[in-house]
This record gives sequence, structure tokens and C-alpha cells, in this order.
Amino acid sequence: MLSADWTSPAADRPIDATVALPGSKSLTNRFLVLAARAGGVSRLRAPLRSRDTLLMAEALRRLGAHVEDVDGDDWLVTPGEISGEASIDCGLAGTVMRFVPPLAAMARGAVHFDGDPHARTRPMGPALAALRTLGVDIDDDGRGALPFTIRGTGRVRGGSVTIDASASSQFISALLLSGAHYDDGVTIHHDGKPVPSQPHIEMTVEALRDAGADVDDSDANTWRVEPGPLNPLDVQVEPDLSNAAPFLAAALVTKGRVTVPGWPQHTTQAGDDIRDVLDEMGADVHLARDGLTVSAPDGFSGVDLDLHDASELTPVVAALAALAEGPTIIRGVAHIRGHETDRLAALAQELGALGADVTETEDGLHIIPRPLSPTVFHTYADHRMVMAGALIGLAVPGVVIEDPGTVAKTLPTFTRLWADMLGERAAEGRSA
Ligand SMILES: O=C(O)C1=C[C@@H](OP(=O)(O)O)[C@@H](O)[C@H](O)C1
Ligand SMILES: C=C(OP(=O)(O)O)C(=O)O
Repeated sequence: MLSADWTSPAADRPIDATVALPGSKSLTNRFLVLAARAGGVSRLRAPLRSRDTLLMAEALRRLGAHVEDVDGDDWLVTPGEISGEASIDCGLAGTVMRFVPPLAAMARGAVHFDGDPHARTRPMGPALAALRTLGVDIDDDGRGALPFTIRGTGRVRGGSVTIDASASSQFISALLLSGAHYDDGVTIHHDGKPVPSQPHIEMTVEALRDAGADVDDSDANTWRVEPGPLNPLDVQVEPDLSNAAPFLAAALVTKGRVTVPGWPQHTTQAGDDIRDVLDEMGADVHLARDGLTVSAPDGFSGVDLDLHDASELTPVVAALAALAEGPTIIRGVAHIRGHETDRLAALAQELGALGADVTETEDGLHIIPRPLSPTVFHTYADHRMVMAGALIGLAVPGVVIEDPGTVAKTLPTFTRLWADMLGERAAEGRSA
């Protein structure tokens, strides 16, 4: 069911705000998967609690792990024997539909996977083919997509596999995250157009090494995980830097200033690239010990960008481009047609409906800013479309966001944080 429409607030003055973001989806879901088969109890400190991570926690519980809330904010994960005869709801989460099957392959018995209607169109074919090569028995309807059933025998042979991961880096991360538990470990060769979202693979490799795995990523397009036990984790989850993007972008749109505390000095999160993007657009971007501050007193301009490594930033950057001075070209993101929705088509349609001149290319968008008029901004069950629409709404009073609740995929508190950033709650409090 769709949530009620939301008229996103316009900004009547430059924003000057500090916005603390919850934890990273990508880190939380990697840590959960690693913890579910580690050699002891793991603690995740301040993990993200959103639809994608709650689905991941529930998937792991159904496979026999215990994931418990402790001390308010943390998760304790106790591994269990991987059990079969389970049914997993992937929602629309790429991380659940890609990371859990290689783990479920070690169950004794059948594990059935399905998800939201659109999840059934997201690419899975190369991931299923790779698992079969590694010795896993899978029933599907031949479309290379959800739903499917994995018929585990309690162990996976593993070994060497060649995969075309040009549709998603998650195919590689998924095999790496479980490969240490396979009899022969796993060696993955990518063969195809360049793999997108490379920082996400680096994140996987770093998380595995932190858990004691022996990983070789020294050759391009080849990754090897040796078989062996993983250590339990005790990890602090960094704030989600991709979810920080719309808030930082709000500083540009309103010629204001936004600080995100806790911005890591070193990170593998692809969202860190937002610093370079905003800098190129003309913002002042300052990373200090206490956080990242972005300000843009003099406005901002369009850019020519390759977002292949940080493609999840595309919706917010495209919205920003529609409000910039001069045209923007976004390249290198053909694969985001397979994200939560066909993001290139959705952005061209919705920014176009507002009045922007947007052309879809084979691998991106050309955006020429024009005067925009308010309209209903459709979100296609895509959390990042909600964020993109809200950004436009700052500058175009009266933009109505359809189904804002879909933002709960990664940031259930988005509309509250957005209002807080604009000072609305303070204003409401005064008038009450
Ligand atoms: O591994 C991950 O956590 C992710 C990898 C990327 O997927 P793609 O490689 O499919 O773009 C990214 O876009 C997604 O939001 C999260
Ligand atoms: C592409 C995204 O998510 P997923 O993990 O479902 O692929 C995203 O968060 O932008």
C-alpha cells in the first residue's frame, strides 16, 4: 500500500543545520552476513535500522542465527547451524537478494526467496549461474530473477567461477562474503563490461579482512577468498554517506550550510564521492575531525560526471543538476536501470514533468535546467527518488512526493530529519 502524499517543504532562507545520519546500509548488511557464520558472538554498534537491514536480520534469523537488540542501539549476532526449510523475503533489497543466497546454499534443505513485485525484475541471473558452477542446486523459472529456491546439502564445494558482474557489484560481494565457508573457498573472475560500484567491493574485502579472512584482490577483475573460519566482529557502523547526500545538497540549493557529524576520515563507502561531486559543482567542502561541512554562498553549476563508482548518488545529483547553473552530463550508470526502479527512465520522466530538459542516454542523463513548476513527483518504490523530489521541493514550493514512506528502505526518519534541517520542528514547537 502506498503511503500518503507529502508536500515537501520549500526553504524560505539559507539552511544552516547539523544533520546526524544513521548507520550505513551497506556496512550493516555486510557485518550481519559475516556475523551470522563467524566463530562467536558479534556486536554491531549503531547499525542502521531500516527496511533493508531489518529484512537482512530477519533472513538470517530464519536461517538459524540470533540477532538481538541490546542496549537500545546495538545488535548482538549469535551464529547458529544454517537451517533449511525457510522462506526469505528480500523486499526490494539488492543486498538481501544477492548476499543471502550464497549463505543459504550451506543450509540442509530448501530455502525459498522472493520479494516485492519490482524485486522480481532486478538482475540475478549471473549470481544464480555462478552458484550453480560452485555446486549449488537451484530451482527457478529460467528468467534469472526472483523467485527461486536453493536446495542446500549442508556444504558448498566452491572453487573457481567466471561471472559477468557488469549489472551489479553485489554479485561479487555476495560470493566473497560466504566464500570462506566453502570447502575450496572461492575464486571469482569477472568477464564483461566494467564492474560498477568498485568501492562496494573494496568494502567487502576490507570487512572480510577485518574478520580474519585471507582475501587476494591484487589482480584486476579477480578475487580469491581462502577457506577458513571468520572471527566475530565488534564494529561501530559509520553513518550512511549516500543518505547524507540530499542533506548536503540542500546546502547548495538554499545557498546555506550543512554539517554531517561523524564523517569518516577513511572509508570504503561510495557515498564519500559526494564530496568531490559537490566540490566540482562549486560548493565549499570541508572535512574536519568533527564532520563534513558543505556551504555554497555563491550558487552552483552543472558538471560532467562519471558516477560509475558511486551510482547510488545519481538520483540526488540529477535533482541537484536540474537546479544548477548550466547543463550537467551524468555518465557511466547504465546499470542503474536495474536498481530499485529504472532510475534513468524515472529521473528523466519526473524531472522532465517538473519542466527540466532531460535526455536519457545509453549510460546516463543529460540535464539542462529550466524554470520548474510544482507537480506530483512519482517515486516508483525508490527511496532515492523520495530524496531527489524533496531536494527539488526546497526550491519549488508545492512539489508533492508520492509514497514518501518508500524512503524507509534505507532511511525511515528521512522526512523528520528533513523538517528538522529546515527548522520546522523548532517552529512547530514554538507555536504549540
Ligand atoms: O554492495 C552494496 O552494498 C551496494 C552496491 C551497489 O550496487 P550496484 O553494484 O548494483 O550498483 C550500490 O549501488 C548499492 O546501493 C549497495
Ligand atoms: C541501489 C541501491 O540499493 P540496493 O542495495 O537495493 O541495490 C540503493 O540503495 O541505491
